[in-house]
Amino acid sequence: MAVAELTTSPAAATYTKTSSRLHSSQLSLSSTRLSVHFRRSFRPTPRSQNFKITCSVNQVPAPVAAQTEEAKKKPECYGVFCQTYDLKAEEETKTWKKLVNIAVSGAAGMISNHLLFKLASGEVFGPDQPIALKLLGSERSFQALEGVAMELEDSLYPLLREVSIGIDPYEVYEDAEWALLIGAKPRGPGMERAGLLDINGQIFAEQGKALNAVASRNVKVIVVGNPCNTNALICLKNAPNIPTKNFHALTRLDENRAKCQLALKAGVFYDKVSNMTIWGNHSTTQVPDFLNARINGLPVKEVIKDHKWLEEEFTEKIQKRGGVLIQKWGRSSAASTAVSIVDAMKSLITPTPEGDWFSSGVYTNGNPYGIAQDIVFSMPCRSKGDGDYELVKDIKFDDYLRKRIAKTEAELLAEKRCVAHLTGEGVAFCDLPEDTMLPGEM
Ligand SMILES: NC(=O)C1=CN([C@@H]2O[C@H](COP(=O)(O)OP(=O)(O)OC[C@H]3O[C@@H](n4cnc5c(N)ncnc54)[C@H](OP(=O)(O)O)[C@@H]3O)[C@@H](O)[C@H]2O)C=CC1
Ligand SMILES: O=C([O-])CC(=O)C(=O)O
Repeated sequence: MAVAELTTSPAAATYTKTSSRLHSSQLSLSSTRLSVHFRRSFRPTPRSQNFKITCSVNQVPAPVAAQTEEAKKKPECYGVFCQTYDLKAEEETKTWKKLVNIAVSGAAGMISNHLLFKLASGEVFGPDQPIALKLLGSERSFQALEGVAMELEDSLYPLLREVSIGIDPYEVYEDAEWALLIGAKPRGPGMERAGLLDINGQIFAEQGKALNAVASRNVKVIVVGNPCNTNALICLKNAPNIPTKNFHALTRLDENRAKCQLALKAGVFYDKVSNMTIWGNHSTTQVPDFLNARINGLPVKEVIKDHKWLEEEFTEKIQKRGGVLIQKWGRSSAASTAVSIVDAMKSLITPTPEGDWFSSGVYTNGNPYGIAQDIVFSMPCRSKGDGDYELVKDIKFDDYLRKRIAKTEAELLAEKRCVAHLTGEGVAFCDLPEDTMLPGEM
């Protein structure tokens, strides 16, 4: 893929074109004491339909004005990114960090339309962390993806240093340090869940292979596209060179929904609810755990005395919240899902507050709860803020919780059998329980 790049030198910054790819680690602006000139340029390459806005650094001096004129002649040069800016940002450049590369699939979809702007604003990585967005679409969504890139342009985010869009995951995921896998085919009328598992499973097998081939060896992967637990399992099975611990299925939206409903019932603000685990599948069998959750530091059952409500109404409300929202809105949760993706990322890069935890769908091998090995199951996690997590050990169980966990576990084991052909485990055999549904399918 041809790359338009920005260079800085002791005298000036300029525009060059290179056929070899530069790594973002070349953005080592802290070492230069000179003013920095930016050019960001859209350069669609017809062959791959990938193009990239980029800035990076090398030591080749060149006259800025002449290069600007030359760049303006290039037909693929796009809008504001054809300009050169003299930021004179000497002090700021001393503290700029190395770019973080974030890949997003389904980037022209509804969730991404919220998420990308949050990422670019610094909401996840902070106000001193520049980022690169690598957006994956498809032939059908390519124009919409250009529209997304235009809106990113118009937002003038100072932290957004690169935007590349493309339809080939092997190009878009190159060097990705985070992969937010949102793109998935929605279940259409009359489509069997087995069919959905197969179609989306194939998408996620391909995503796994591409990540395995070109992403950072320590890429953190958050699978959002449904059915996200089994898609995450397929993805990790197809990416043997990436640690299984790096794969997550998003259940943070369910956690947030559960916190909100407990707060509402207890008459407290939702920041008073902690230790909220969602167990299992992101489906209507998921288990919002009110046994271990706390309100104002107290066990939920001591604050909410209506235990029948907890076992029946509360649990069902969380399991089916997505579906009720679809009935109201006519489309599935997008803004709150984007918020929950931000929460999930922040939970991995920020130390978890003492005594608390968060939920994430993670690989079960080695779990201390007796849950079946080799599936992706939502469980309570803590992080030191290094991108990694540990499972929480001091968890209570009772018969109710065990029984519910067994149900969601059985569902995930059945889903796994349906996709055996995509995980390298032989011939698929699909015997899903009848009531298996996504939260939005009720
Ligand atoms: N885990 C969770 O908590 C939640 C998960 N979700 C799931 O997130 C996913 C995305 O939701 P949302 O953004 O609202 O959906 P949209 O339909 O708005 O966007 C999804 C994107 O997926 C891509 N897509 C559609 N069909 C295919 C296909 N056959 N192959 C590859 N990609 C496809 C499309 O992009 P393109 O045309 O570029 O391929 C589309 O832009 C869904 O699976 C949804 O169920 C939603 C809410 C919560
Ligand atoms: O079913 C869907 O697509 C929506 C979904 O996951 C949710 O709202 O939790």
